[in-house]
Amino acid sequence: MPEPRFNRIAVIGLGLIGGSFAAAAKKHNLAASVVAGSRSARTLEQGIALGVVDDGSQDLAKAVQGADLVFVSTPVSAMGAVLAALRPGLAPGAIITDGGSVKGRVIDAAREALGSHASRFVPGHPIAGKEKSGVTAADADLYRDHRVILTPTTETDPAATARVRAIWTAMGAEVLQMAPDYHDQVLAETSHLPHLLAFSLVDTLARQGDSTEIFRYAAGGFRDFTRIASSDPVMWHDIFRENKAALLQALGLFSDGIERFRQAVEQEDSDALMGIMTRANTARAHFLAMNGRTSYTRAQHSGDDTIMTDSAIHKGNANPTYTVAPGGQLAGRLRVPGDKSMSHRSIMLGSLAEGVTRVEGFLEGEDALATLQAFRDMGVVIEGPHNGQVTIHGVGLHGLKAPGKPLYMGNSGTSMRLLTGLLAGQAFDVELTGDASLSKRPMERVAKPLRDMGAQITTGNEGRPPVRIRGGQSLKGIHYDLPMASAQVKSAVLLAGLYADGETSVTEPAPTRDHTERMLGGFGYSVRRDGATSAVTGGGTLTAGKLEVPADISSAAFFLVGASIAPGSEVTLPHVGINPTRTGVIDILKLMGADIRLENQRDAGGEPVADIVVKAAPLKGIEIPESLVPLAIDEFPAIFIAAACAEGDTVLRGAEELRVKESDRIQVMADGLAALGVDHEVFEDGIRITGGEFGGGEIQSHGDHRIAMSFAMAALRAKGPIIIHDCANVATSFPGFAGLATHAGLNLEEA
Ligand SMILES: O=C(O)C1=C[C@@H](OP(=O)(O)O)[C@@H](O)[C@H](O)C1
Ligand SMILES: C=C(OP(=O)(O)O)C(=O)O
Repeated sequence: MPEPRFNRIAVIGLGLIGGSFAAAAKKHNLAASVVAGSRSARTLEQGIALGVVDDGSQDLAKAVQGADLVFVSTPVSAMGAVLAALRPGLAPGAIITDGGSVKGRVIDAAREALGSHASRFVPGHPIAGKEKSGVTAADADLYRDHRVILTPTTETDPAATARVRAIWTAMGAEVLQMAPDYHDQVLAETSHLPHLLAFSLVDTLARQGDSTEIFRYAAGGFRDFTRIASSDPVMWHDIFRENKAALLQALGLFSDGIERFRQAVEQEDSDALMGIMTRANTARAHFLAMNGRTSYTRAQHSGDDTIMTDSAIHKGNANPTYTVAPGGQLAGRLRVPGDKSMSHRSIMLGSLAEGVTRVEGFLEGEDALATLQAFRDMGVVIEGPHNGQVTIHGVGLHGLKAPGKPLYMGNSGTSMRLLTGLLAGQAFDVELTGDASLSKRPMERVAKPLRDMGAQITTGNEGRPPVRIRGGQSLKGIHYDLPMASAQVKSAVLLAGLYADGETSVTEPAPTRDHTERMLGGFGYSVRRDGATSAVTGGGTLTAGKLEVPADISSAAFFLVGASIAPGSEVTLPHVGINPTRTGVIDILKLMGADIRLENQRDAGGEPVADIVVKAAPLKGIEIPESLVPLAIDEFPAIFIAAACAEGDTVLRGAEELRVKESDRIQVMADGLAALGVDHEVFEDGIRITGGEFGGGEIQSHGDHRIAMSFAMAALRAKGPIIIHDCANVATSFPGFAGLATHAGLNLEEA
């Protein structure tokens, strides 16, 4: 990292932005002296009196003399004249940067005004502000946890860019880099257009006959929407003029949108209205989550931007750490959230069905919500989720529309792989992207058989996301022998098979979860099942209906293990899905000696469910039968904790698939077990764990939800506290885990 410290910083234009830059430079001791240039003697006096700058001059060329960094924060329209005025005073090596909200025109102005010095001009834009303005509002912490966009051009000296980056970083900002045109387009859409609309709405109402009367009744909605119409008209006048082209383009897009809305209102088109608003609702939460790199649910449920401001995120509450005190026991009747695999499939099949599908028990976790958002992005009207209820207005197998942008799948492998299959036979092109973890996971396993069917799919580096699918291909049915036991690959091929000519069949090397096959049947689509083979014939239709998603056995697994290992525990987990392709965890724990009983077994919409009763019991180590591996594939992190508490050795082999989940679950669990002092040996395809007493320690969950929840349960038997980092992704599969676990008796604190 280059040195952020300068000898002398000159700030030209001492308003909120410039004053805050000067104050931050002084606070963090980033320069031996900080001086200002301003046309206003009063501003300079105030700046010096407030201690924001050490000295100042009304003569800009004089102000920059001897400075090795010049920060220009004058209105964008004045930038050319200001740069020309200060140029004669510039030291040869001085770096110049700015804080203007428009970049293209500022770069042109700098080129002209600075001549040969233009290569040391680093265009920048801090995304921070307040309603207050002027040097009296200067705030040394204004930029902390805010973003700064730098837009160097090909002419910009990279060393100068690196030093500007370093000073912003030292002020606590997060620095992003992008092309100037892209910056101007993005800002036109996300900042300039909303300001224009706010000014316009207030002006329009103010022009009405009796505007005072109207404003008297204007309530919170008006105040919220028009807050930014209190911004400085001179500054916005400049911005609108300087970014004219991009703003006009954004305005055009908006006009189309408002026209669609107008027509929907006029024609009383409820579907269109609900479509616009439900898409907007969740798209907003989705964007906030992506921008904040935090959980989607947190963004959605906050309903309040302030929770999502960067400063809140960096306080750590968006990616919490769990601190779990040792000991305790679990008790109670604990309803865990809906099954993730079935929730994904309910959205997919409901969207492709004819008619309206109502889902109960839907998992309101990040992964399932990513699937839901993807279908909204493809034009499906989906109401909810509200308390697990979702209403999907199916569009039929051929009713999806091209999304306007890549579909973001967050952390969810199931979403990306199943959608790759389902989208292989659509008429439009589409790109699927994901978060850092998903971007490392193998996608060729689905791309390859789909290509055999005639799909055109490309994957990124080393077969990883993004996945790009070219539409308009005609698919033909194939037979595919799965090279690995994967329900995701099986499902992807079967879903593509709905669009293929003839029969598509898949044979699996070992049984894997069969929710796709069962749910297709539930939607009236015939699936031929013959031993290890499942097959569908393209060209049918799916018929909408009612669907009930039971509680997720993969989420229940943490409590099955927790209650088994903590003496004195007894919990009941009601209404859990016990599909035989998912119950490996129960079989394995029972082989280890666990006391688990299934009560009240019944059928819920084609899937078996039961209330599961677990009592603490002494566990012993076992060799886990390889046949159970695919049936407990997501539960191994929890099972490893049971093994650490069992007497003797537990050995797992044949589980290499664990290495390509949200994290390398063999290695990440081994690292965590090592941190607690649990004896173990890692194999390429598994692990040996020797049970016994273990201590507390710090765990890196690597953003893997199941690692975090498993080690939380380990605290029930640890001798010291367990601190688990990076727990935001627990919300991908188990929103509310910390609350439910605490309620059950775990001594967990989330911070
Ligand atoms: O089809 C599904 O819903 C899933 C299949 C499994 O993945 P693989 O097919 O990669 O084993 C599992 O790990 C995942 O959590 C959900
Ligand atoms: C592997 C998992 O999910 P996915 O593959 O959908 O990311 C999981 O939930 O453990």
